[in-house]
Amino acid sequence: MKVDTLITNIGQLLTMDKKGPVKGSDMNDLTVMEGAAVATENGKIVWIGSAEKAVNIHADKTIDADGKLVTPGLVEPHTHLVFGGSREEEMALKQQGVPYLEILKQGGGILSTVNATREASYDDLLKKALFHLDRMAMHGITTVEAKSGYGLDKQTELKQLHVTKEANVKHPLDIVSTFLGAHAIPPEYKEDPEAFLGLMSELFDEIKEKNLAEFVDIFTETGVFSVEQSRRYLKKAKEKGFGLKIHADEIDQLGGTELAVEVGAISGEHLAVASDNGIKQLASSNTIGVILPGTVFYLGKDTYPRAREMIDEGAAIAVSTDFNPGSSVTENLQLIMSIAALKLKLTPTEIWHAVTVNAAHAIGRGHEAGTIATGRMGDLVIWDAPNYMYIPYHYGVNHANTVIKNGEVLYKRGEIR
Ligand SMILES: N=CN[C@@H](CCC(=O)O)C(=O)O
Ligand SMILES: [Zn+2]
Repeated sequence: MKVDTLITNIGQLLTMDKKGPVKGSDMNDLTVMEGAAVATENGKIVWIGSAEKAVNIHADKTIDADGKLVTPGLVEPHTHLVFGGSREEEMALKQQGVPYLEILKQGGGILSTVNATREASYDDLLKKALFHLDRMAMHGITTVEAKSGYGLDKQTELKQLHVTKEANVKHPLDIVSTFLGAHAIPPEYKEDPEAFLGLMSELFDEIKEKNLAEFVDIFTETGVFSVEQSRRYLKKAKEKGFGLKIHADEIDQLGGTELAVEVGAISGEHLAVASDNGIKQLASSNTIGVILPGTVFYLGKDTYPRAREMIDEGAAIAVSTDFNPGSSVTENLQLIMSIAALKLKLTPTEIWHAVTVNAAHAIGRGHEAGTIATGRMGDLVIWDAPNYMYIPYHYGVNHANTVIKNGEVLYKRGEIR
């Protein structure tokens, strides 16, 4: 057999190749291959077997994993990738105890990033997005979702979506785009949120036609959009053929989790204060809970999502950074894996499902990403770790040794001295 790339001498290989989304107790069931090898050809995985058998394979390039852990490339299912400026001055407000929604009410928070994004040039936004994508790649992410939502006017929302589309072409990472025009109410529409939602929904046709986003998302929250407004807006989006996502039950318990299930959203995201009923409904639905524990940590709160109960009830869960300039400023999904272990009490096995196969399903990429199997994208990470439990255990640093995207080395950890 002749292949482009062979990764051999793998200590532990996590294939994560269960049929997803993986729900409930199945999330805690893991097959680990020891002493394995994986081959790719034309960017796709073509062979998985033992390192012993791999000696018969002729590869243009052979990578010795040196007994390390190898997993699928991480899938990041919730980011606000494209934005102008930064908000470091908000940290002091948070320390003084000013709530996140109060900062927003006073025209700061999301709205301050809206001003910066409106002012930023297309080229500057693109350059910045590519920088953050590089950093995600260095941390082992190979597929990422990106939301708009810092324009809140037609022109700037489209600018963000076009930047996302070009970043997807320019950068090796795969980007899945989500239209989040309904992220906040801009000052111009403060008295008329309905009219603002009408304005954003006028973009649906153009976004579809130009293939600028696959999903439509809305922030269902106190002072932003109500459950009723969200329902109407999302139904319109569904009629236009978009998949649905909701920023649901992040700060106040409005019933966004139940709404996500009701409208058949692919994912309900945050769910930090989901009700008992919401958790039950989620568990018996096809909607995936995208859980963002880094946001709770970064906002200095202690209401962590009840992901443990969600899984125990039978739900499928994914975990994400929520990378954005306000509520979670990190590209490091490995750090979030540690927070998921420590604060959500998820097991390492559950966490690996949450950042690979389930995360891929939460963004409609379950057929190609998040799993090591023949025919899937050749997206793999060699970790500086002896086993899969090590990554959440050793927290706050980057363990990625080699990141392989479509069968090619995208990142290799540099040497010191
Ligand atoms: N909660 C709404 N949106 C983002 C935060 C955006 C921001 O603060 O800029 C989130 O998912 O946390
Ligand atoms: Zn978000």
